[in-house]
Amino acid sequence: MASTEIADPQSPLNGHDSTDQPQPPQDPETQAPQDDAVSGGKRKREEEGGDVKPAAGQHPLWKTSLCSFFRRQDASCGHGSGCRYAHSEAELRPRPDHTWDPTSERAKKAAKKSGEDKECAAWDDVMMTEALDDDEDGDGDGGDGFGSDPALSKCLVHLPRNWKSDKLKEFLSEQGIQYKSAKKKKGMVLGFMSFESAEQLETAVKALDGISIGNNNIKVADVLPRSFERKTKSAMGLPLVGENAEDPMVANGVEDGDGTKGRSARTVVTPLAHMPYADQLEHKKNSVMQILKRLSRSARKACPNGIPLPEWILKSREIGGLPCVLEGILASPVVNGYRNKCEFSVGQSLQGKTTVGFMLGNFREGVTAVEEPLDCPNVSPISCKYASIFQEFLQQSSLPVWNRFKNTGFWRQLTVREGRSGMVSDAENCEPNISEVMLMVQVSTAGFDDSLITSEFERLAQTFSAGATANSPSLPLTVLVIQDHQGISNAAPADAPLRSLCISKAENGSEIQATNNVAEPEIHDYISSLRFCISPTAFFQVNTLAAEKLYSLAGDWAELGPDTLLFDVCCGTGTIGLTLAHRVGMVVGIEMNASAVLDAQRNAEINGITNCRFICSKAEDVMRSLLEEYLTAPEKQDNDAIEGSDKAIVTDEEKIIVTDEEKIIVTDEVKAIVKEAEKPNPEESSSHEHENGKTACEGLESSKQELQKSSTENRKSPVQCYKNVVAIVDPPRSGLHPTVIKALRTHPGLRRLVYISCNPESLVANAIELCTPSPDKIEKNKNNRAWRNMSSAGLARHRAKSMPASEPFRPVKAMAVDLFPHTVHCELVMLLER
Ligand SMILES: C[S@@+](CC[C@H](N)C(=O)[O-])C[C@H]1O[C@@H](n2cnc3c(N)ncnc32)[C@H](O)[C@@H]1O
Repeated sequence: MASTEIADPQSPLNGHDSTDQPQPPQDPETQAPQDDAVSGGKRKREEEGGDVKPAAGQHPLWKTSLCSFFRRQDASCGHGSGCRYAHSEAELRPRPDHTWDPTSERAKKAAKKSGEDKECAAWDDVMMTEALDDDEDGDGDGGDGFGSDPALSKCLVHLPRNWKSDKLKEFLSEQGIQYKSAKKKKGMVLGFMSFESAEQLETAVKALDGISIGNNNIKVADVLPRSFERKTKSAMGLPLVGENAEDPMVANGVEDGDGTKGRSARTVVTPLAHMPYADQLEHKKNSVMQILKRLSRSARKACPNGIPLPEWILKSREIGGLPCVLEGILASPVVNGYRNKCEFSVGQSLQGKTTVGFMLGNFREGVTAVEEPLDCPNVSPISCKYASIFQEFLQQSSLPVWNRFKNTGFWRQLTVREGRSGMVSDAENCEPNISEVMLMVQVSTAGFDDSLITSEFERLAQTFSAGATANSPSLPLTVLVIQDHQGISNAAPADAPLRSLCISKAENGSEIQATNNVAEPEIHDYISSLRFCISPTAFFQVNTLAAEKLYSLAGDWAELGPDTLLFDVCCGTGTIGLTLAHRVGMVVGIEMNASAVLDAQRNAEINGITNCRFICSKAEDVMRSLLEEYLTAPEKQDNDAIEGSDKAIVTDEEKIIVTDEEKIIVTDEVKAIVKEAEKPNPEESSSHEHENGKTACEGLESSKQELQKSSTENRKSPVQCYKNVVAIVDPPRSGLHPTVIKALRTHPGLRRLVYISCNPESLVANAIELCTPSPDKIEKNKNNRAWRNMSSAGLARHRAKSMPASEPFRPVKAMAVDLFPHTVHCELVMLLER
């Protein structure tokens, strides 16, 4: 039989707890009732609060949760009809607060409904500032696609995503609707219509508003003319600028001219900016707490039948349901203008003006409006200034800005990255310390005339240069890079072609950092007194000073020493490993972005650090073999290795392993780069070659040489074994790949793991797999389509069932670190041991 906890289905803390459905971070005031199911206080509230009264003598939550024993196909509930949990949907009762067990069909239906309602509400804020493809379906209405009178245009919301214009037209004909034009883009839930007359429009609105298509009710929204701006300007006698000034429409649920119904770049990008910083920290700590509680609940559920619950789960009730102590939240040393990197979108403002800034929402939800970043407190003044210099440039440019509907256009995005020349003394007054700036402009060159591109790039470089000089004091400007990207979204792959443009001297000859030949497109920053090179696409934490705190916390928790081998998993430019290198015997960094790996290697060199090895690969491809390489050493080596890195003995066997390193280090992405560098590219060498520029090929060639050099160097260093092996993992938002989790979990030599996460949800999901006891009988992973709709925690519980027999980790402590003041985001660090 299982532990007492499992054997007692009446306990609210046993396998019956059905509350691990994904929930957004919640304000403690508005927590779902289950969050506090572990606390007596909450139960008391429930007993007092609701009007769903249990019969006399019955448990206050009688049949308000589904019985997990009953639900499991491989188990039956021994309590029969006397079980306090419901054995079917029909038996289920609402909770005292009128909610349903979140795992029940009723709750799922209610959640779907409320999601739809919320979406409906959001449609009042439709902020389309880009015209739909003019005539993509060849219906000949061409031009603006809507007709010239905005009063005769409407927007249909909640259409099936897979519909295109022809399907919309078919539907309208079926309904007997007369119209002038109808447009629909696949993937969006929005369609556009225009009408010949007011009567036609009125009849259509009456017929269409509220009509059902599938499960959705169609909503008819207003279309706001983009000519708002045009009219205003012409009334004021101002010139119209930019190609998009001629665009006819902006669909908008807002009736007044520039009303945004409270939505602004500030509220979208920095939604906590209205709170004092101390309150923001409290809010984030509480959110993290709620997410962490899900780890205890999920791991309890995932614990296999017949296996005792681990101590940390049993003890969680003593600490309010947390899986371990949450030690608090570390504040950011700098609260305003802290971002060293800003990515600015290019698009149309609500007034139809070409704007560089932040989108007010999501394209798929019908928002394409872009607003200037001036009011966002996380953006630095320097970044704001460059955004506005670029904005002015675009308003005069003869090349078009990117149109998200048409997927056409040239100018797409501006990234501003800032670097410093030394450690910061005054955290709140960072600007004087910014000594380097990298500007990366994303464009889509396909189909544009090369000579026009060249002349626009020249003008761009001059504009930035002149703008920087015109500022007082002049703005730093170190590197200007062009990234060429053809994809639909602005998220370019790491290997999208890059070229550096020379920054010409300003006409008045004043000294800004003009460079005639850009050797390497990189800037520099400092963390823990080390200098870091940062190349255009390499990841670098956006809040340098707070990152320093984060890394030093991770180092302290990792309990490092000279006999420690530190795996820095997802190492980026090597920041964690390099700042901790002096405290360990050796660092092995793993990173898939080739230029970040090159940066890491260079960063080791410029800081005189010799005990680091960086591997360019996806962690999932090398984690297991690296653990084996470093933890499964010839017996005789053990004693020497633990005494320090300089005592290594190189055996023949090791030499073989070391030679294999070359295979490891040159993995897919690097091969792709090398292949790319070797490929003759006539376009690059002829037409796209800028007279002052450096082509992508040149950059790739030097990358190739550097990687070859590093492979040779790596071959020289012997593989050693370390008794104390620690991993610090810092994965992207999606968390660690399941193969990496399996490798870390199943290698018994790894006793300590520090998990740094920018997304506490994925930390929880990964920790479920790392910390849940292995089942006696491993379930084979079925390719179950239902998994697609599962929460990350649900998926992790399923995966845990197929985890090979291995000792689980246990959460020891956690700490939130605020790297992103004014936003809802927060880093979470958790120490796992076994
Ligand atoms: C959150 S960043 C952390 C970088 C670094 N630790 C730092 O603090 O600067 C995540 C890094 O993981 C890398 N990455 C993403 N997926 C990866 C994978 N499957 N294998 C290895 N690295 C990966 C990204 O390129 C990025 O550099």
